[in-house]
Amino acid sequence: MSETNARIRYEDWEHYAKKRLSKGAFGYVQSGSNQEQTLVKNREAFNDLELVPRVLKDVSNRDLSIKLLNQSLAVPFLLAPVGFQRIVHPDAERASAKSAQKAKVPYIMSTVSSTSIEEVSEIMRDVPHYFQLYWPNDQDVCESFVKRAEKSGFDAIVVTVDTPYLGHREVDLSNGYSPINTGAGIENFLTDPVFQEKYNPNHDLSEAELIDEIKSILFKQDLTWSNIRWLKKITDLPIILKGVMHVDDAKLAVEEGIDGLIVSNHGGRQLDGTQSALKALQTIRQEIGDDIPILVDGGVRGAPDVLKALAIGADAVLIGRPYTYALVDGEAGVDQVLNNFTKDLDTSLAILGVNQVKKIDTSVITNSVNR
Ligand SMILES: Cc1cc2nc3c(=O)[nH]c(=O)nc-3n(C[C@H](O)[C@H](O)[C@H](O)COP(=O)(O)O)c2cc1C
Ligand SMILES: O=C(O)C(=O)c1ccccc1
Repeated sequence: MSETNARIRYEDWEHYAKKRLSKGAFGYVQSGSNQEQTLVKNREAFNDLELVPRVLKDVSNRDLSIKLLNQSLAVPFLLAPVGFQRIVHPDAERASAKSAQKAKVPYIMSTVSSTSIEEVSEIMRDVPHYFQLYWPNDQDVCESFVKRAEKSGFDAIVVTVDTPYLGHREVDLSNGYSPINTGAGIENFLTDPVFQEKYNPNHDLSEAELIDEIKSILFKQDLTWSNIRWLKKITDLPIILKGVMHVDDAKLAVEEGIDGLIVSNHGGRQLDGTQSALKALQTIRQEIGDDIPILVDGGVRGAPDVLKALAIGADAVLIGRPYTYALVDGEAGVDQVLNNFTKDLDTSLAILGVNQVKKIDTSVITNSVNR
């Protein structure tokens, strides 16, 4: 046994990040909005759901892969879009993407990244990668982002629909902290020809002025289904909506021909007091059946959580804070978390008595067992 104290537990990484990051940066990553009720509920829902393993199944050969949007994914978890990674480590999204590529973990890149669309795509190559769109309140810039993602080889567009405004983040407000004001997360705008032509035609704006321009168009408050229809027309990429919680919105998404949903309350960072993402997933899956792939995020902290989400109907899950804390150690830190997650999933699956992730269903949770 090695004598080193490897950081394995989520709490250890969180503690480590707290020691290493500024109060403002750590608070931004860790906190939820308002009273953080939703942040807590996301975890409680996982605690409340119980797995019931099967025994005497031959689990000597296991398959962790799944199919999503006609692609094969090596594992059923993806890296959630996490913006402003430069506040955690100077290598930022480049480090996360490199690590994801090596571990064959799909990566969802945030609009507010400090590494460009093109660079991330070049790193990810044939490992699935999606572009998360914060819909800029400028149709030309929006179209340019989507076209760049499509051209450089992204596999899907993930439109975040739960953020017409940023949630009331009390920790950030008390710390006087705003990640974008640090100059992080603006690379996609700086490298965008349309943005530059419209907002910085003489190439003479200071960084502070550029940040003000970006902030003025970062979120689109009047986004509706008609914009989504327009998006469908201008791109051939599959479209996933991130931040759907209500079953009626899920039904509308199916009617509109959306390719996938991410049931999410933004990791408890947007509207506080909402239901946990896991419970919302359960309701939505029951109501809409198998018509559409559904992913879920918020509170996934280890392989048993992945198994629980899949058991109640998720096709895959996203992890956010777990890899963000590990990014404090750059690519090597993210490597540790991703390899650990994959190993954990492989053995947890076996102990659950299932040999293929694809085969997990409601028969392995108590609700269906204690009939
Ligand atoms: C520091 C941080 C930044 C985030 N940035 C984005 C973002 O740019 N776009 C987005 O759609 N979601 C963003 N999210 C939300 C995540 O994609 C995801 O929904 C959430 O973190 C999942 O919960 P978890 O952290 O409990 O795993 C961010 C979350 C965190 C913690
Ligand atoms: O912190 C977030 O969750 C987030 O998504 C975000 C996006 C843009 C600006 C600030 C925060």
